[in-house]
Amino acid sequence: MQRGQLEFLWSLVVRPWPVFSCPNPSFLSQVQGALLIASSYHTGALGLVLGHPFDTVKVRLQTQTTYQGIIDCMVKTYRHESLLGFFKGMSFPIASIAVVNSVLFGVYSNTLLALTATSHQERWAQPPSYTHVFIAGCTGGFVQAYCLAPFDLIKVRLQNQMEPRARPGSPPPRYRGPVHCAVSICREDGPWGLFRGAWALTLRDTPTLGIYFVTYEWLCRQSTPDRQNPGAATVLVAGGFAGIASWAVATPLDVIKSRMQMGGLKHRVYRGVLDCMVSSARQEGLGVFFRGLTINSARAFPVNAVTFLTYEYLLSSWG
Ligand SMILES: C[N+](C)(C)CCCC[C@H](N)C(=O)O
Repeated sequence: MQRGQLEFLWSLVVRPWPVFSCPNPSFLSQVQGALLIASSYHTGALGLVLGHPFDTVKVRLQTQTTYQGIIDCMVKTYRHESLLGFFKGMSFPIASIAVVNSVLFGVYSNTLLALTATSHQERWAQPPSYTHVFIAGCTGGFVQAYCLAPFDLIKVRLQNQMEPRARPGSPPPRYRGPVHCAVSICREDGPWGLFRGAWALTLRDTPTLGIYFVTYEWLCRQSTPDRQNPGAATVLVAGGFAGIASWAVATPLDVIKSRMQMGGLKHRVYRGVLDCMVSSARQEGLGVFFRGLTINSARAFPVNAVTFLTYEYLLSSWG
């Protein structure tokens, strides 16, 4: 496959003109590329399905004060809503993961390319500086936050609906599904309502995705002989720890983000990120900023190990 193909496909949604920067894009390699993207999508989607029950418990712990801890939340959710309760709000994240990840990795690789003028194939032989990796990661994080915001808002709103599956006679939940949720938010708050909590999400993701890529690069370089490509095991472990490191730092703002997204629905409306931080800490103590830390870290390892393995696999296939 030709050089530049990866940037082309991964940044499909980022640069509308990549076809011009792609040297000799043959039809066959486009098809192979599409297959690779599809397989990476399925791996990512599988990770999401397996991780979603934990994500639901996390969101509930972060936004509600009725649970004593992880186990208590799990037991109550299971008793009241059965296993299906854990899978609420899962369809939009699955539908959007391909776009969100291509934006993140596409902007990251293009920014790194612009900063260092080193192609992907030469990346391990001529490693970029950590400052460049950090800047590129922050840029990727900033842009993807805005793509993620509406999907994430709908996910959080649906995860917080406590009603069991519709039973005859029981009151229907406020949102009947993701599309109904999106339409209701638009109707009630206008289209900008879909970006509720987006600023907190941006603050969460911009620096922490810089940390994400720096941790990954650093761990790979530590465990690989100078200027060589890291092996699959290294990529898995470095990707997993990069996920844990960035989620650990991201958790306090993750709590604030989830609370701002729930603003207006039985929850109080916050005047802004700072107001949410101060009033949450005042009412519940500083521990509030660490709610979901265990779940975030446990989920982060497998999800991000697979993400980076797919990314590197795609890079080498295009070489
Ligand atoms: C920046 N922050 C820590 C929030 C996320 C970093 C990893 C993102 C990945 N899609 C995942 O779901 O784990």
